[in-house]
Amino acid sequence: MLAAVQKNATRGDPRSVVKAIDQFCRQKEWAMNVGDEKGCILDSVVTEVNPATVLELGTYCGYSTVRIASLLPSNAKLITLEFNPDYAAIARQVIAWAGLEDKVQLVEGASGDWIPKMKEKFGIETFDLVFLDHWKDRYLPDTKLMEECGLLRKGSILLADNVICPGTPDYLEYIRNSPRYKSQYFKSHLEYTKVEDGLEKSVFLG
Ligand SMILES: CNc1ncnc2c1ncn2[C@@H]1O[C@H](/C=C/CNC(=O)c2cc(-c3ccc(F)cc3)cc(O)c2O)[C@H](F)[C@H]1O
Ligand SMILES: [Mg+2]
Repeated sequence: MLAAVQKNATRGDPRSVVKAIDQFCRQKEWAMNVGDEKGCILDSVVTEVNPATVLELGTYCGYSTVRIASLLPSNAKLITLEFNPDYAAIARQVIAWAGLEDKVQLVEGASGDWIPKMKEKFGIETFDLVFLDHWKDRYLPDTKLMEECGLLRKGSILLADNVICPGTPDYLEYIRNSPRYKSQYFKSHLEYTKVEDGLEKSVFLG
């Protein structure tokens, strides 16, 4: 995938990096990037929220990191957490090829360890937008952890990938029944397939 980016994408051009990855995953080898169909929904939410602070859980190869960072205003900050060093190494190179290093802080480590340290380590008070795309059984515990750490403010947006496939049943049940969130489901398809999947957008009400 990285070779395809370095071969087919233009340095400093995030859209060409996204296109090169999508082409590779469609033609050569499927990979669990959010993909172009759900990616367009992600783009529209990022544009609407116009966040100053973004947290991404699960960088993987940096595809959604590049999509998000390419839409952020100049002073905005995207922190992305990835605990697999091999994926982190690839993602760093993908983000660099897109020319987005200044907007992205890739932290190599586990969400459970780093969410409680966001204030002291990065001077982050609250996140305007959180993109959840890591292990599906960690969406709920990490959301509760973000609440407990005071990282969500009235109006913070959570956007969760794969709420249908592979599915995040305990997260959906919690977020759709909690009086502290207003949720909306965006129906789409699993990346590079015709299988149903979707994104759940939830506003924290405080
Ligand atoms: C738990 N805390 C973590 N902290 C930091 N990095 C983490 C943490 N947990 C995982 N990571 C890191 O986040 C990534 C994990 C992504 C997981 N994603 C998926 O499983 C996933 C799966 C499918 C899928 C659908 C159908 C099918 F037939 C096969 C697969 C589709 C998708 O869009 C997905 O996102 C990375 F790998 C891991 O190191
Ligand atoms: Mg995903």
